[in-house]
Amino acid sequence: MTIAPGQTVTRTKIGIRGVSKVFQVRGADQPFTALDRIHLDIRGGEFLTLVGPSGCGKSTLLDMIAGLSVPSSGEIVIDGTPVTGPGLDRGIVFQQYALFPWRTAAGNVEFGLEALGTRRSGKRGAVPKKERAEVARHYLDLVGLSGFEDRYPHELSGGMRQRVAIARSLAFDPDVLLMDEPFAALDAQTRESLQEQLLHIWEKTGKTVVFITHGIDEAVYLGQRVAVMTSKPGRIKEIISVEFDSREGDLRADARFGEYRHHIWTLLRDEVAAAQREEANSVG
Ligand SMILES: Nc1ncnc2c1ncn2[C@@H]1O[C@H](COP(=O)(O)OP(=O)(O)OP(=O)(O)O)[C@@H](O)[C@H]1O
Repeated sequence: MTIAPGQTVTRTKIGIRGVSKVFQVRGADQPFTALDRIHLDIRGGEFLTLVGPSGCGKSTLLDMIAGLSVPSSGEIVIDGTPVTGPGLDRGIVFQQYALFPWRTAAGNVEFGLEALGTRRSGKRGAVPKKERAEVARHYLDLVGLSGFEDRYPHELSGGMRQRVAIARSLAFDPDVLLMDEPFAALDAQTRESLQEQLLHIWEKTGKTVVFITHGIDEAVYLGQRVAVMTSKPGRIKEIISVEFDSREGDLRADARFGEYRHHIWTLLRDEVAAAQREEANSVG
């Protein structure tokens, strides 16, 4: 798979500037520093994957980019403007499908458009019914779900449900897609097929994607860069640029794929051990 030339844009889309997050923990004497002075510039059109031991603060960071929580210090900017809350410029996909069970696939994709309007139409306010249906059909088609518009979530497989969730987040036409382990609950085959599909969508739409995963293979396969985090407090340990001559064929069989995987595995090994020690101490 080749990366479209127009997609390698160097302008910063998301700027994370010295961001820390401190939580007041119930019953604890000291506040807990989850993230410590994170600096990270994510380029427009970039696909960045984020890996790190459990509890290192990946979701906390994503939540702050989404505007669902605020940094204790530092700043996050999008196109140079500080993030002060959620916005239609950012779509979020979580591990849980978070679909409305009483709505069809199309109904789920249309949901947000009913209340919020769309930038595609250049208008604010509710999007007319006909346009909503067209938008839903377009994005369900993009995720390979043509013909499933009228199915309810319980009539779809896990992979299909997650594709509906992706279509729903794309329907706003956000510049940025924030994905928190979106494929973690799926079986290996479905996961690989959705990874491939996501890369196609990314190539086609040129969105900036920030993708959290526990899977080193997934991080290397999807990411143009992989940011590896440390544990407690969460910091950026290293950023690895993943470069392949070509993305055609079985990338995972490429010798360089194995080298990237091994390098990231080595970086994570100490962090995971530290996180486990910490957890054992806090339990004991
Ligand atoms: N509201 C909160 N109050 C107190 N501590 C919190 C709160 N939210 C998160 N934390 C703590 O902050 C740390 C980071 O949590 P976060 O969920 O961001 O980690 P993560 O890297 O996404 O973990 P995982 O990979 O297991 O999903 C954890 O130690 C967590 O317990």
